Amino acid sequence: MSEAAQTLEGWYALHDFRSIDWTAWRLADESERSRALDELQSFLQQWTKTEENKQGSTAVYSIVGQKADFVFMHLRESLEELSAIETAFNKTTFASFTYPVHSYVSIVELSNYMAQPGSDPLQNPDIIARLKPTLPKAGHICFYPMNKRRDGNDNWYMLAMDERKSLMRSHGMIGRQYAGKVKQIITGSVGFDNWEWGVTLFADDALQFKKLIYEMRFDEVSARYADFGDFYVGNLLNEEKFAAMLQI
Ligand code: VOV
Repeated sequence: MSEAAQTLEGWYALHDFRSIDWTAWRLADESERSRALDELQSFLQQWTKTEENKQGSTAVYSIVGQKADFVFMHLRESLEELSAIETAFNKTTFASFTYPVHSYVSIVELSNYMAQPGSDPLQNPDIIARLKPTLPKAGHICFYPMNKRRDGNDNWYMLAMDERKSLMRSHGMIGRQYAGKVKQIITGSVGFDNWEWGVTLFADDALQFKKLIYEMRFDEVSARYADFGDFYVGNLLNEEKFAAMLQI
């Protein structure tokens, strides 16, 4: 049996994708729409407070295309907290004008492929910050799930640790060229959702998603060993932008 990579886990993650029932929203009277918007704004403010108190983080983006209208990406200490956020939101007036279209459950994960031998990662403040990150409020988000292949000769899980380390080094080298342009949050989802990882990328220039992902396709880790699910790409929402999007 090959040696399993050791992983460190941080905050649990929920990507909650919703669409808006535009017909119902348009037909609602002004006072109901305004109540719904107030509730939404108070949730956004509550999530900002949680983030300021370092008890979690939330990113809110509109989604381009027909797969969803917007996503809430929440990071919290426990699955119970994620569930509570989801339920509380579902009880709002605003939620009654939305319907869920997709969700993804995972946990922020770092593997030990690049670990310094002999050091305790949990004593390293940079590692802790990566496990419990404040989600960037970059202009754009890109989310997709992925697996590492287990197919005949292309089986990631049968490779020796040293080989995987060397392949991951090459993966990391490509990623490093995008420092300052694309920020990645890798969340593990084995046992939590249908794929093995969620990949969430943040950038101010959305074109950098395409550049990075395309370049990685030529790297062996992705070219030979990765399979991908649906891609979701979108634009940053804040209180003002959300209100503008909902303006009738
Ligand atoms: C934006 C840049 C970027 C950078 C710098 C980067 C670096 C690194 C390092 C150093 C490491 C290993 C240690 C750790 O941190 O866990 C990883 C780990 C991982 N990555 Fe990565 N990755 C990036 C970006 C990046 C992208 C764009 C993708 C999607 C692949 C693609 O083809 O679409 C990805 C995937 C992953 C995954 C699924 C893992 C876990 C693999 C496992 O088997 O455990 N990743 N990644």
